[in-house]
Amino acid sequence: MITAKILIVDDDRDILETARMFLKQEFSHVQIEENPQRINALVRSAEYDVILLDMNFKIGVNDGEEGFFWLGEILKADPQAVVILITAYGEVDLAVKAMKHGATDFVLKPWKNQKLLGTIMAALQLRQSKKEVEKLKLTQEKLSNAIDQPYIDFIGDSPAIQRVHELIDRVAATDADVLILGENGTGKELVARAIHRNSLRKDKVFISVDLGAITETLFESELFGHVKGAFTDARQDKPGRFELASGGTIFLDEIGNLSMALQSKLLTVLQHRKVQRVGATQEIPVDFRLICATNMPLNEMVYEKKFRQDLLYRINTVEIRVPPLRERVDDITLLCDHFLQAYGKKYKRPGMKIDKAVLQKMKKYFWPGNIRELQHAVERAVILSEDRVIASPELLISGSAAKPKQDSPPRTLEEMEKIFILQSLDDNGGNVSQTALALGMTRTALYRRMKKHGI
Ligand SMILES: Nc1ncnc2c1ncn2[C@@H]1O[C@H](COP(=O)(O)OP(=O)(O)OP(=O)(O)O)[C@@H](O)[C@H]1O
Repeated sequence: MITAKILIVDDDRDILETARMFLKQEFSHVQIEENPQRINALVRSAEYDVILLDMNFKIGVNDGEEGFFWLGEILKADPQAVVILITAYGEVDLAVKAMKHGATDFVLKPWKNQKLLGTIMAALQLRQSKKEVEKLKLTQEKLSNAIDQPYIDFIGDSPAIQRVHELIDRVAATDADVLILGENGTGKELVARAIHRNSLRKDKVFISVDLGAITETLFESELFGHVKGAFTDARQDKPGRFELASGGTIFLDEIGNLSMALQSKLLTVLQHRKVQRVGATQEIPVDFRLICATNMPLNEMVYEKKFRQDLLYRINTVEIRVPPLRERVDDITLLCDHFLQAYGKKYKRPGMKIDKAVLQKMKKYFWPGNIRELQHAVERAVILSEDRVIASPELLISGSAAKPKQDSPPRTLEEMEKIFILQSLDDNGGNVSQTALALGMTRTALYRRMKKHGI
């Protein structure tokens, strides 16, 4: 029995019943329809692999106009649809014309069963390749996104970052699941990409998923895919991120933000390495290397029953902690040089430097937004500095800029919020958990605001 969904539309009940009886022995789903007016509703709610369509529905009419019309409607709803026309002997010219309009093939009435089967099998193969092409296109899109990300060197040679490099080298050669821990902007995604680039899967796709940005309702369809008609917006079959990542690496960022319900769903996939698209009945095996990252204290969350212990055990075969910038101030000079060069090129201001005294101040600052904050600071300074040597610390360090001079009070609520957050971080020595507590918000909410303000 072949798994395929076949739809036959013809106004002749006898033809429909005979076709169904025969095809049901070969295919898992065979649906018949006498009324062509129902075609639109049918093709919008389900995905048929092959549609057999009569050319003429009104008795005595044989110009094929109706067939052309419905063929057009089907292709409008699903441009990948595979339609076989059912025609009478005198209508072969019409059928050939219809093939120019997008029909795949035609069968002559009355047909021989084996001939009909052969035509459907060939059409099914075409359908399969069309789907493959569609999937490849999606993967290609994701690949291009990944490739579009400029290759970024992981800058730093402090002892703390050297340890991270060693771990990357050691873990990359294996297929072990990796959990990357670290504050916002410390370079967790960069570490994940470095592991992938040095792994056996390096020629395959790297799919990055920001779990914090996917809503609860879209989670399953985004990650596991869906079949056409599974919900209102599901216009066609779509593979999820796990399927797309097959053969390569999937990077699940912000894993600490998942609700308990979604954690269970994720765990099932990680345990069985199979996904079931939303609305589908079959499971699809997927082969991926898993890398997760979070800025949340997962062990504490397990203790508070906010994160499943079994999920933590599943994802943390190897843990890599990326240290915050304030624990590797030795890297600041290298990072500054790197960003000065990159932004000097971008904004056509080559040869820019940072004054030594300012650099010293930067090393004492607590960098709550870590490298991302440093990167934005250098970019801003390259744009705003009037001199080639950047000598005003406030161009680079939000901490001192946070203490506004009397003559430049904040002008907008946004500015106020940023200053308030920076001051509070300053008061709490850069500790995000304590700052969140002091400001009466969750760590996640604070991180979101810090990201918004480029802190
Ligand atoms: N060692 C590094 N060398 C060069 N650039 C870096 C380094 N670490 C981080 N960056 C840059 O800092 C920015 C933030 O890095 P990344 O997105 O990897 O951090 P993250 O820890 O994943 O952040 P988040 O937790 O907010 O998702 C990126 O633009 C990245 O290129």
